[in-house]
Amino acid sequence: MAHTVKGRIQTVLGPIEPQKLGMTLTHEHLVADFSIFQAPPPKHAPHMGTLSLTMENLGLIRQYPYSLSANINLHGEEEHMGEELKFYKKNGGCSIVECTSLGLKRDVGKLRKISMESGVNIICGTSYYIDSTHPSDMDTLTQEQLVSTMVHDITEGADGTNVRCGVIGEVGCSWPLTDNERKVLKASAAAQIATGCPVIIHPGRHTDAPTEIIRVLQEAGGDVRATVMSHLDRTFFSAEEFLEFAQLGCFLEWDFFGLEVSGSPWQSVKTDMPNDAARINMILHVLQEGHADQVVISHDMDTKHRLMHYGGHGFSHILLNVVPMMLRKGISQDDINKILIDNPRKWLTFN
Ligand SMILES: CC(=O)N[C@H](C(=O)O)C(C)C
Repeated sequence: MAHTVKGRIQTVLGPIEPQKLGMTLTHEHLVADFSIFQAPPPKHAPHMGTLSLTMENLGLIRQYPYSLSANINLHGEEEHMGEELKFYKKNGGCSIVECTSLGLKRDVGKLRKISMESGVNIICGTSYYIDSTHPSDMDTLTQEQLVSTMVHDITEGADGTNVRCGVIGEVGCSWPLTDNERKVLKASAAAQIATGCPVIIHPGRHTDAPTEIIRVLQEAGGDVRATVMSHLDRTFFSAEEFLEFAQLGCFLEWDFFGLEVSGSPWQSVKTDMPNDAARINMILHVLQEGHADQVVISHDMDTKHRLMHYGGHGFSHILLNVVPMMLRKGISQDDINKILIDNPRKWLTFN
């Protein structure tokens, strides 16, 4: 029978009706390897790369999370992820979009197991991450071949399984955009047209990157209103940048909630990472300017140290700590419901 999930949302356990989605984190990782982001250690801790994830090292790791090799590969953490998701569900969480795409050692079979054991809906991703993780033959792969791979992941199953992907992404973009990343973006738009599957983007680290990406997607026929632009909390730094971009009509994602260390290996002195309060202040401003239907939020959990097992904030941080702060800062429960329930549901429903 022809695969059809139009009007529904595709989880790793099969399609669900949109009203079953519930509270949703739109950008997370459960099973992924971010070793490509290994950063040099600080001068005062030259040997931290081989340290263990222990309490006495946690302060150093929180400041330099990508300098510890044991911290940036989530494979092997499935048991702790299951515990996290059961706690997330206990706190009202229902669904998670797992944005591990090709190049980050995706394993959708493990995601299916975690979903079955935790009772949390998991939506997994296809397409390709940033250029430095592309397969060695990417130069010679045609756009049609890339589309075929994505469509197969969505309609038949990924990684040799019958687990079907429910998002195209995260689609990796560098700055400047490479030729192969542009090819992947165009293929992602074509796969979206062919399947009705939603898209999520990882933009390059430049304030001009998100707008350029949206233009490439639009020119390729992509549906901008079914597209999430991730990582805006480390890409835009003024209300004007957020509001100008919001005019394009895609979803805006603040997805580093829980990361409250202002520096990172990739920030320049003019682009400090915001803390959660600053994220909420900017969201409040964007809501007040009429964009409540475009905001989604998440943690982008990509290192072990942020898991509760290792003393981190865990996947329930938004529900337990961020939502109360949003209410205290004047964001209405209706708008919080839009951010956590309605907008993810609209985005994830296949057209
Ligand atoms: C926190 C951060 O900057 N993360 C990187 C990014 O490019 O957004 C990457 C490790 C996801």
